[in-house]
Amino acid sequence: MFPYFAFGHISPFVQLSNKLSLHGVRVSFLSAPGNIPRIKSSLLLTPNAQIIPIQLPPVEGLPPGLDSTSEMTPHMAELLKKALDLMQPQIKTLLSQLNPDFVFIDFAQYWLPKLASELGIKTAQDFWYLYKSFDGGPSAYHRVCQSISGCTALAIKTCNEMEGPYVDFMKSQHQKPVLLTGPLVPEPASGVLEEKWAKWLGQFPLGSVIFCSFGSETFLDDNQIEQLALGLELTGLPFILVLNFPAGVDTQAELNRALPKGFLERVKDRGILHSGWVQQPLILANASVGCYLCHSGFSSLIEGLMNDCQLVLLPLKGDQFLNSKVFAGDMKAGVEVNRRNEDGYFGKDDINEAVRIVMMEIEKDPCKSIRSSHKNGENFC
Ligand SMILES: C[C@@H]1O[C@H](OP(=O)(O)OP(=O)(O)OC[C@H]2O[C@@H](n3ccc(=O)[nH]c3=O)[C@H](O)[C@@H]2O)[C@H](O)[C@H](O)[C@H]1O
Repeated sequence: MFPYFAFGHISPFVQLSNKLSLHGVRVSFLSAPGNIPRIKSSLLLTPNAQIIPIQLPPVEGLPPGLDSTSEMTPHMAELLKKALDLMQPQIKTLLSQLNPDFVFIDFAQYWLPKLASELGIKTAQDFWYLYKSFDGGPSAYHRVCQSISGCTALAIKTCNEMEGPYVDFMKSQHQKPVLLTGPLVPEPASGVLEEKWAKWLGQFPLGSVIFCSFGSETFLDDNQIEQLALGLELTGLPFILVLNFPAGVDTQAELNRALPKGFLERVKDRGILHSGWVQQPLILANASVGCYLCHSGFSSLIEGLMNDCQLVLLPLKGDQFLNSKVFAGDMKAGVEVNRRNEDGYFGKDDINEAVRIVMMEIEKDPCKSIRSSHKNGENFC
């Protein structure tokens, strides 16, 4: 397993590893040393699974010791792809020693299918999305296309019930086997929710709290933060709002500038603002949480679905737009926040309206039918 150095990428590879190693498949999981403690906390360390540290080669502008995009500025995160490309000799040696049947690769290792096939090893490509080119290096589009065309099979984190027609399209388009991993529903959250959250959530009725969070590396601009905050205020419901900023940015200064004047004071009895990592699976599993307003990261959507949290979707980049169309459009298991066609602008009323649709008037449509499709989605996951 060789995911990109970003936790949104690492975690589905961990979930797939867990399913495979429980079926007796031997798995070696490659990542940079700084990511290993968090991988260890979710990878089932059966005798079939091992974690192998790999070293990021030095690249000018990329401080040593930073091993995942969450610790990097956007510029450094681009340089990370250069470091990844410089890992080819290291990976070649490692693969010759491990001699696996299959390497599961991510969007960025466009050189790996060829390298692996020279060693007689097959490759499966996970994930795809498009980004601009940087410093004359290959763009993400080029990386994805080249690795798709070179690999033996495509492995996609979905199931036919969710995305059947799109899976058929991928098969016919690429003319190679498409392996469906299923949505990789995580095991029920283990561990205990920190007391400060449990206590705060415990004061609100069942299913009443909105958990509003944008995953590991999705950031809102000032205007989006302002309208989101005002929208949450308008709902009248209790909420946890998690807002993060790129590495190296002064979080407090950003919040002071972007949040509406007097907001925190007005909502102090029913709203919490937080920056930084939270125990998302445990928060979503808390009985007081009934609505999940999120960026449509795929794992987050599955976690919201499985925890009976109504989905309000505010996609902000890349695959999130497509994920949102599948969950709110095709599956009708949530609602996407209405946006202006020309520029994607949303206002406080759009936030309020989307929450109202899934949280109020639950005996009437569209709320009733969305909740029923949500249950249906839970069943086939
Ligand atoms: C593939 C890439 O993943 C990206 O985002 P992200 O990492 O947020 O993705 P999720 O699938 O939601 O995954 C996020 C995972 O991190 C967990 N988590 C997150 C934040 C936190 O504070 N605490 C947590 O436990 C969460 O529970 C989930 O399991 C983007 O969508 C991107 O567009 C996509 O290409």
